[in-house]
Amino acid sequence: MKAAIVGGGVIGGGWAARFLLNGWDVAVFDPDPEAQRKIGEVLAGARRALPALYDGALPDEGRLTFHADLAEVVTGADWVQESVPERLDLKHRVLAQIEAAAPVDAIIGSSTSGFKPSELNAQGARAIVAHPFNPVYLLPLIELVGDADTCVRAGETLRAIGMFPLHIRKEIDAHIADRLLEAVWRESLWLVTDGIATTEEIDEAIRMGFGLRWAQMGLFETYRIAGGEAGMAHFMAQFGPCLEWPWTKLTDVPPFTPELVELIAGQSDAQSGHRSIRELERLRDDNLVGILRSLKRTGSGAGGVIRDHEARLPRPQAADLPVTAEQQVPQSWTDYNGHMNETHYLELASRATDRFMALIGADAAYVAAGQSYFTVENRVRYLAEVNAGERLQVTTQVLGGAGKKLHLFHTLRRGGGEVATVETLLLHVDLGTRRTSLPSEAVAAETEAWVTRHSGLGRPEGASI
Ligand SMILES: NC(=O)C1=CN([C@@H]2O[C@H](COP(=O)(O)OP(=O)(O)OC[C@H]3O[C@@H](n4cnc5c(N)ncnc54)[C@H](O)[C@@H]3O)[C@@H](O)[C@H]2O)C=CC1
Ligand SMILES: C[N+](C)(C)CC(=O)CC(=O)[O-]
Repeated sequence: MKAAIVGGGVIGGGWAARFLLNGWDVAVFDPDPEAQRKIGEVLAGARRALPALYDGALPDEGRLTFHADLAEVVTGADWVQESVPERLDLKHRVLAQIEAAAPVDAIIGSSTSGFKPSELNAQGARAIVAHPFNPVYLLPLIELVGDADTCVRAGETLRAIGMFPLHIRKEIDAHIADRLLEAVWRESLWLVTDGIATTEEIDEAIRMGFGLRWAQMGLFETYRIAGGEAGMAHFMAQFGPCLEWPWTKLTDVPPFTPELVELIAGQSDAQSGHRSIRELERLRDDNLVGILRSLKRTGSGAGGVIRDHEARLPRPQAADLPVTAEQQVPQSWTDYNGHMNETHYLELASRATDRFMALIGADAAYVAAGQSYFTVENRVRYLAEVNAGERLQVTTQVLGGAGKKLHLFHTLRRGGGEVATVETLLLHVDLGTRRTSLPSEAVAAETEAWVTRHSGLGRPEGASI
């Protein structure tokens, strides 16, 4: 699959990374001579963060190319994403050029933060709004507005690259999310203009409180809980009158003067100027990965999207020596020595054990029915350093499986070379009594089949349990 990125700034770069890391070839057109370097920086951030969301490997990266000719970029593209600056005349010009050279069935998306499809297409283009959120490679939301059939097709593609398409019922200036963001921004500008709060105090008011709630429940679900056992109707009755009080009085925009810009920029420098933009981006991304991984555990909010995408990633296939886990090493797995920390060798082996259990039928349903294996011993041999971004693969050899015992030998490899082995001894357990027990006949038979299959392989070097 090929994505054409027209305009490779903050947002176009994020789109390029999202497609590329999900296996698409990406061709970029941007007249800025610095575009290649800037996209390189965005890509470095994406490679550091996106794989860290998943317990499994993303597809192999696609091919990234840069071109001086827009027509060359969009030719043969399945998806064309326009991300040029937010000026309608420029968007009209660029969309016309795209239209002239793109395949007729290519999806043409515009990243516009606020223009409606009827405005974008006023001169005959056929674009839909596909409005992303920064950083595009991590945040799943895309607001889709425009031709219904195209939006449905676009939504399928977006889901396949781990995103969440929100279909907007009616076109409206600034779609849904930016209307909300503008309201918060407008009120915040007033608070600074009126000398009531600094930029830092406003950020504290968000990040210490309601910002934490919004990521998992949004606005209405949060307020439903705030109504106590009586729920939303009670909440409305209690706080509805505030809408008439001065709480909500400010709806116009503070005068956007050079003084206001200077005031805000100065406070922002005092608040965050000690860190570079790249440092702030890395901090933001590491925090987002942590939040998204927690949400993945419960399936709340964007965590459900990550979970669904992970379930669709290609699964290691059973073979004589089955591949039981694959992972690109995220930056967050590295430590102060600059390499993958010891705990994560075991984390990967633990995932390989889970996968092997599933292969013999001791899967989630088996566990839910009250039977499982508990690990009683692990022996890790660290054979090589591993760096962020490298791709690891785990294969598993069965050394024994008689009675209650399951004896596995995991080998972690980078390319062809071994980086670690983890030998694991497990005992079968009845989860009701919490005591060891014999596995079901089906699991015992599957285990026996693997033992037989691996019996000719001999004992691997380093096995010692
Ligand atoms: N920055 C943000 O937070 C978000 C921006 N957007 C939207 O994304 C679009 C792009 O915004 P940013 O990436 O922030 O802007 P940007 O200024 O970072 O990037 C725009 C890029 O377009 C390139 N460009 C200019 N003329 C061009 C042309 N004729 N053909 C191809 N490329 C051209 C520029 O060289 C630049 O690299 C806008 O419509 C904006 O509203 C959407 C979501 C968030
Ligand atoms: C400020 N903005 C209007 C460009 C913001 C967006 O469009 C979405 C975002 O990433 O916040």
